[in-house]
Amino acid sequence: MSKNRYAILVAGGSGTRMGADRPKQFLELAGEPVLLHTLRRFAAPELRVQELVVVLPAEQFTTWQRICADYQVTIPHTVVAGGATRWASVRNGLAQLASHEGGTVAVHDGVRPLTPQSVIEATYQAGYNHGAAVAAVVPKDSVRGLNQQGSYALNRSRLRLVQTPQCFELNLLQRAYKLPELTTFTDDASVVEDLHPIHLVEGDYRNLKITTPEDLLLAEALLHR
Ligand SMILES: Nc1ccn([C@@H]2O[C@H](COP(=O)(O)OP(=O)(O)OP(=O)(O)O)[C@@H](O)[C@H]2O)c(=O)n1
Ligand SMILES: C[C@](O)(CO)[C@H](O)COP(=O)(O)O
Repeated sequence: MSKNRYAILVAGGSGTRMGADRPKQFLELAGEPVLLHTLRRFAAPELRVQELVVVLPAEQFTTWQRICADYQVTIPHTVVAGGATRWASVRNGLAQLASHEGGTVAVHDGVRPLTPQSVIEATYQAGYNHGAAVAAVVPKDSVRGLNQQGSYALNRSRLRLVQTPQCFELNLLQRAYKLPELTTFTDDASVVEDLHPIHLVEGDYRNLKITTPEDLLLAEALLHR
């Protein structure tokens, strides 16, 4: 089985919940755009990622070109145009890897800039060993489900909050992304799980997804500790 590693960093969204003047992947975090932090994490030589694919809204290609020039980015990567949904953006990123024979591919949100290297490494290894692996953490708050009558307590010890990276055997992910898109897909595990069991890897509470303005403040604080 091929030990090659690939990564698709999806940054094709518009950041409506952030409500900023530009997509949140380009907002500055500790002196650099969010997406550049994420790219640097995956480019760490210890991870041995052979090909990095960055998925962006087509209309933001020039923004990214300018960022790469301004910050003198020399990390080799391919830029691919995103789609209307995260699913479509991942599918477009995967197309870039079509010629590869096998290996393990990580799909990661471009807006998760603080992922510890240990979590990325552990998820790649589990993806290689089990075919499909995702980083996840135990909820820290109590959780309630909603029903017609109101709400009811859920047993949080039986729940996990799912993060990225999500790592898969390349051929498995390619097969899963040939199936039609469902509205229930929120991540790659939900796309793959009808074809293959999903192995959970210990994620990290620092692995924030920058979604709303307070996430940027938290990320800034975590980077400066
Ligand atoms: N059509 C899309 C939608 C989302 N994403 C990416 O998927 C990740 C997780 O999505 P989310 O946090 O929802 O980002 P946005 O869609 O940009 O945010 P919002 O839902 O608030 O508009 C982000 O890195 C985002 O750029 C993508 O590549 N293509
Ligand atoms: C993929 C993901 O980050 C895992 O937690 C999440 O599902 C993305 O969801 P969003 O609604 O696109 O923010």
